Amino acid sequence: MGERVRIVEVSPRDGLQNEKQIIDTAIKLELIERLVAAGLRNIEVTAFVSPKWVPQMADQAAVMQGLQTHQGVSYSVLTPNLQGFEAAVAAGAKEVAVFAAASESFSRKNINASIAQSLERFAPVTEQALKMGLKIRGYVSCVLGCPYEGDIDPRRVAQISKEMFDMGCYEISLGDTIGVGVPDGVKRLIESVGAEVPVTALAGHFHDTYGMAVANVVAAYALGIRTFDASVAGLGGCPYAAGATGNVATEDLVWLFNRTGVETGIDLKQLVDCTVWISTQLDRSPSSRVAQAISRQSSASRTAE
Ligand SMILES: CC(C)(COP(=O)([O-])OP(=O)([O-])OC[C@H]1O[C@@H](n2cnc3c(N)ncnc32)[C@H](O)[C@@H]1OP(=O)([O-])[O-])[C@@H](O)C(=O)NCCC(=O)NCCSC(=O)C[C@@](C)(O)CC(=O)[O-]
Repeated sequence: MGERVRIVEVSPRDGLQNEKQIIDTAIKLELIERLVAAGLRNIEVTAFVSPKWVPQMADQAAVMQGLQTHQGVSYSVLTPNLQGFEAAVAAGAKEVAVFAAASESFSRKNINASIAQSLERFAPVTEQALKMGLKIRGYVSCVLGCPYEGDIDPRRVAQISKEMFDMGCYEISLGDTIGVGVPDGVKRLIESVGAEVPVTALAGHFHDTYGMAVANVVAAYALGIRTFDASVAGLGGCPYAAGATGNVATEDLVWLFNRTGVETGIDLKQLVDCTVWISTQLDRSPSSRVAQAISRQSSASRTAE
């Protein structure tokens, strides 16, 4: 069998959390259905965080209630503490993700806790999750730079990743929250974290602020990473990371891997239809280059017919 990557679609959560206009739950649910139809099998659907901190995620229970079951599709949710975890479980979550940062300043701004306090909060969450047979994923943010502290030492990222992995997270997603990374830094990061956590248990989560996300995915792939987070239409950004823009667009990754002969399981045409649809719902044009190119091609062939 050829090479394969796993794409974790984060648009319903990371993609939408920074939108100023509150988006109807029905649109979020339709987005999820369209993603499933395009072939996405791992989708982060919402966050059980405080609605005062992230108003866009206030309909988390309604999103969970409206989800449709599909064989082989796994929905996950973000949770910062036991309170969020318990609400997620009550809403039927089968996979949760806890999120730490490699920067003290970002940790305080994002979850009002130091890194050490956040890890203390995650310990009972991971313990409960494992006891209940739920999957638990870990994020580390600001792995290649912080909006408040600048450069981040990869050894710091490695140490936090190891703590979360040892706690029981099956995978650690390394977040370039503000998209300042370049391939050289990605290489040093993965070498450093890979010395503490198996590379097979790492995922890349690259924001595309400076247009480097695809290059960073290529660098991470070369070092053995086979799971990447992405967001259709390149939606996204963190309300507590000044200047952060969207995730790498899912369609950019599918184009890249299709052309490299690496299987994603995703239908690019249907995915681009989903990009155009969600962009229309958000009253903007698709921003990813792949969506623009494929949309241009489709309208040119319609004109030629
Ligand atoms: C962690 C807290 C809650 C601390 O916030 P806090 O104010 O310190 O919380 P607290 O424990 O003092 O409680 C204050 C109030 O919040 C409530 N509360 C407490 N916990 C919860 C909860 N789970 N769900 C709902 N409500 C909650 C609690 O009930 C209480 O309500 P009140 O009595 O005032 O009415 C807050 O800072 C928070 O919700 N932060 C979330 C921020 C966030 O979602 N950021 C974006 C996601 S991270 C990200 O995007 C990066 C990532 C993952 O994508 C990777 C990357 O790109 O790097």
